[in-house]
Amino acid sequence: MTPNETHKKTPNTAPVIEIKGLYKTFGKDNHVLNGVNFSVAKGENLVVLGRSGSGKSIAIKCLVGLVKADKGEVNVFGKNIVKFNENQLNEIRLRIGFLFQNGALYDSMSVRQNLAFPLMRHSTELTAKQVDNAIKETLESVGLTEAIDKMPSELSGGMRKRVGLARTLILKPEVLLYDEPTTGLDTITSREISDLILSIQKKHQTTSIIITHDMACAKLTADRLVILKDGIIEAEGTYEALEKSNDAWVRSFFS
Ligand SMILES: Nc1ncnc2c1ncn2[C@@H]1O[C@H](COP(=O)(O)OP(=O)(O)OP(=O)(O)O)[C@@H](O)[C@H]1O
Repeated sequence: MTPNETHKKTPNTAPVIEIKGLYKTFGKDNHVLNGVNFSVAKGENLVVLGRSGSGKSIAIKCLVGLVKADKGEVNVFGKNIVKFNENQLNEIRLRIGFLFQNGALYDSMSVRQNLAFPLMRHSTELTAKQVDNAIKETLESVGLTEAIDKMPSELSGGMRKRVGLARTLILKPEVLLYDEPTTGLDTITSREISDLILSIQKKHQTTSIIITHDMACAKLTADRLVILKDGIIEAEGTYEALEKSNDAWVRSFFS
């Protein structure tokens, strides 16, 4: 980190997420993570940048135990989850919403059913009326009430992203992990999704990690950014500070 790279938001609480000395190698010599360290404070939006294949997705998959690190600590809500069994991981996953790159909606289910599915699986005591209310309220928060009875095939890419987000939000996660939330969308729709990420942070005080190649999204949503290179965090700071970094490689992301 260069000296002028300061934080927009100084974390004053224990981090919700803290990764320490994380290593991951695939096969014999694909050393993807080589000692990654970063933390995210409560209510903070952390953007993760890096070239394709630099290990951004792998790093956040380690946070929910979808990928097992070879070495290092993954502290989530104050507990190191690296040795957690599936039951313990499932408890953590209920508190962390993971928005995958392609939205991953169930194509044979309507929007309503797509939202009802995770809710009914995890909250078996809810009445039909409560489920219906939660679906409507969540769709309203992503601006999609009119799509409730549509099938995924009838939705645009931007609408599918919103439904994917609504399906994650309906479980009221404390942490949200976004893997390239604006990929494949036009500039205006990308902006709408970025605005939505910001409004979710404000409304629910969620802690988020946002992996993106979309610098407009990064600028709008990030309280702080980290940049991965060769399996470590090469730079860290606010958008404004990193944009003016002394390091030409860091600046190249912003040009
Ligand atoms: N299941 C796997 N088995 C083997 N190698 C993998 C596996 N998953 C990822 N990798 C390798 O790990 C590296 C990092 O992948 P990752 O998906 O984290 O990159 P990324 O930074 O998110 O890239 P992009 O920006 O293109 O999405 C790549 O070299 C990839 O081939």
